[in-house]
Amino acid sequence: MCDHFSAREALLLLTPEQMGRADRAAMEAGISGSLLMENAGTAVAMRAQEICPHGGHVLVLAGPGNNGGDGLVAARLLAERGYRVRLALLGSREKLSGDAAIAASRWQGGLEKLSAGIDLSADLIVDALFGAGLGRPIEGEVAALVEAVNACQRPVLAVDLPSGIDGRTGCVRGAAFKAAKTVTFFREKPGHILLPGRLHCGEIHVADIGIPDAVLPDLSLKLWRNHPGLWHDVLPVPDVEGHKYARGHTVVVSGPAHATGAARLAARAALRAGAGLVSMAAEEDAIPALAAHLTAVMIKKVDGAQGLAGLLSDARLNAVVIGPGAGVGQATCERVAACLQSEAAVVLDADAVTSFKDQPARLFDAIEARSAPVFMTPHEGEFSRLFPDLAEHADKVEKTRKAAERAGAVVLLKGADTVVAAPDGRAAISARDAPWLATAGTGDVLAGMIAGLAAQRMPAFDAACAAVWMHADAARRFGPGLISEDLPEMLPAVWSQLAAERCAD
Ligand SMILES: NC(=O)C1=CN([C@@H]2O[C@H](COP(=O)(O)OP(=O)(O)OC[C@H]3O[C@@H](n4cnc5c(N)ncnc54)[C@H](O)[C@@H]3O)[C@@H](O)[C@H]2O)[C@@H](O)CC1
Ligand SMILES: Nc1ncnc2c1ncn2[C@@H]1O[C@H](COP(=O)(O)OP(=O)(O)O)[C@@H](O)[C@H]1O
Ligand SMILES: [K+]
Repeated sequence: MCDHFSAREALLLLTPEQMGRADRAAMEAGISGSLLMENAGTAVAMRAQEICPHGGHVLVLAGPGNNGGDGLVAARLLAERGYRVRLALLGSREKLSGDAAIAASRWQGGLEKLSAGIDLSADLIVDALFGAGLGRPIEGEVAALVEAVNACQRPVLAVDLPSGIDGRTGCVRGAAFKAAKTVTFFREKPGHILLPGRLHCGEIHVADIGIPDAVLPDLSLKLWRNHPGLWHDVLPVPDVEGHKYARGHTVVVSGPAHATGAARLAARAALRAGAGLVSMAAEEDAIPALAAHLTAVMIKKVDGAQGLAGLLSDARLNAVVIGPGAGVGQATCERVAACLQSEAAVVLDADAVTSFKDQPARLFDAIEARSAPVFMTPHEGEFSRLFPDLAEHADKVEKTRKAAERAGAVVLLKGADTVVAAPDGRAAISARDAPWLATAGTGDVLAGMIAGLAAQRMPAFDAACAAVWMHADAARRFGPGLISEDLPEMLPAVWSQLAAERCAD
């Protein structure tokens, strides 16, 4: 998907079940299933022609359902256009039904029986075995074929989803093709973006097969690909006449003297994210270390949780980060409670999450009692401490949503496919590869960025999504060799590009 802004609606993700409802709604609106399949197969053939030289040898692997039907249409069109097409079918032609049977009746070529030992010598292999209808793990002969195809080094074009990838969760069920390209229809599915599914799809193309956008409202969709199109219209833009106080004041709660670095990373990130002022709340013993390093960030001396509560009673301090370097234990719980008593937006990161391992209800009750937003930024380990019953859930979107609803907070379940979920069920999945982020301290930077955006009064869900995207964009701009300190320094370039695209939009 390209990086320019696209409409919010274009970023919606449909589960296979929702896609089935969209198909049915389109058919009720008078668009026949056969036409949808013809359009799907046409889109597949077009992509095949991009990969395979004219007249080349294409092997189509067709399954017993409509995914196979799409493959049959593509096979026919490619043969008509001069390609040498072989078609291998799983199951018998007689068992095909509905639109797939119609597609088979139009196929004039031969049919091979699909088996693990089939001849794979082709310029392109089209995977039309299973798509939305994958109902169980791929096993036996078919699994052996998938492994053989993956080992044979020929390009694979997947129809809708690489067979074996669960369209809802992105999980591999048994075995899954590794595709060079995937053509999907109408909208992307979560399984294209969540890991490991994303790694099996290759380049993703979304084809318009004639399903009208008018079917979308009835589906009550609340899941998007995380992309600027989702939040660019609520990104904070400094006023020509504005002053620093109008851009909000972020407070970062420092760890003790030996652990101040994480909070400094968050503070620097909050400044670069655009907060007008950033202060570090620190106990006396941490101040020398902080003072030796901080310039634009102010230091406010606080004494324990009570001192922190006193500082935060000033309503101008409207966003606070606690957790980076905080230490796990009761003292952190007390300080978190002080933060939650304030009217500021609160970002709970790292130790602030882990400290409530044995008393999550205490945390959730304190969140329920306030109206300002709360963000939680756990990685999988921290998530499992606070939400042990959800940790093993195979569906990353669903488990993040459940956690957000339970906690009453915007939850960011971090990783290479970070999911952001709001208590009202909205969720977004990050799809930007940024492997350089896997280095110490990048999470602290993210927490600071969220607080910097929240201080500027960006709506909570949008602020979290924007921070995740900008964080990955910063990492991609820097590339190899990135350390967490580099991330805030890349943010001016990220902002400039966002501003330029906003003008061009
Ligand atoms: N419904 C529609 O109108 C449209 C559907 N389209 C295509 O239809 C696909 C969905 O079609 P279906 O719902 O028929 O489902 P699929 O064709 O994805 O798969 C269902 C078939 O595969 C079998 N199957 C499932 N998992 C299996 C496994 N692990 N091992 C062996 N057999 C297995 C099922 O018994 C069933 O026969 C989409 O992915 C898309 O490619 C497109 O043609 C666009 C329009
Ligand atoms: N392989 C990866 N690809 C993309 N992002 C990653 C990857 N690994 C980690 N990240 C991101 O880097 C950050 C790491 O945060 P965290 O685990 O809290 O680290 P730390 O505690 O060292 O700051 C998160 O935003 C996470 O999503
Ligand atoms: K497929």
